[in-house]
Amino acid sequence: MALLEMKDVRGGYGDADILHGVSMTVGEREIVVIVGPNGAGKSTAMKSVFGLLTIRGGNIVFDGEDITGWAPDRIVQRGICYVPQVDNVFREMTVHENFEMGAFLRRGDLAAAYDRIYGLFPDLKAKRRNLAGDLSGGQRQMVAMGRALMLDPKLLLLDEPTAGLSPKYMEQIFQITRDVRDAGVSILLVEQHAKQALAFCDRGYVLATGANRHEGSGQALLADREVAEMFLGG
Ligand SMILES: Nc1ncnc2c1ncn2[C@@H]1O[C@H](COP(=O)(O)OP(=O)(O)OP(=O)(O)O)[C@@H](O)[C@H]1O
Repeated sequence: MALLEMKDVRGGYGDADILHGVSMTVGEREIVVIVGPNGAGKSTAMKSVFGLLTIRGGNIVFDGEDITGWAPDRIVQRGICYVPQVDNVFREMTVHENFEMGAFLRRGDLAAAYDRIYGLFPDLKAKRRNLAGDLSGGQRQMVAMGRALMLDPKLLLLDEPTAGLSPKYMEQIFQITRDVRDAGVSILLVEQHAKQALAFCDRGYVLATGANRHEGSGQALLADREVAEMFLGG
């Protein structure tokens, strides 16, 4: 059984539906990427998992439990964390304070959690007393991921984590995402850099106009002529 299963999800932000029947799964320790043209509903599909949408049809099952219609705070407690594309760090706080904020829901000894996070993001250990707002875009993205990981989620949702980053930082974020997966966390992410994202993910979905178009392993989607012509620029 998949960790996350969205079945025929329909809904939107207000009265109008943006998703017209989106289905996808994320398995244990799997990196799944959502790609597709601008306005396809990629971010909206991800937000539906985090309770940020009015869902008018279909359902979302996480770890054996139907979470359709749950509020985000309850979804976080259940084991899903979401990293939005923008405004995802407290810029006026240090790196370490950002991680402390991430841990606010957590009880007990946090030392092991900090060790784990600084182990995943060694670059940030040296910068732990720096203000997040003074870091590069790539490092801020790492702070945002680290803050979410302080809650020890089973599933991490990343909305365009490489947006605006140089190719070097994009590769670094992808590598860290793999490390996070290898540490036992499943990942669903939205990406604009479709070719690079399909090359690095385990599985992918191509969405268009709020519905599924293609799915398969990243390699299979890259090799698919229609996907290449319609969605990857030939
Ligand atoms: N908060 C919102 N309120 C109302 N409509 C929204 C909201 N966010 C997005 N939309 C609309 O939903 C549609 C899908 O947007 P979404 O951001 O999911 O697309 P996307 O595939 O992620 O595209 P992009 O790559 O451009 O971000 C668009 O028509 C957009 O205008």
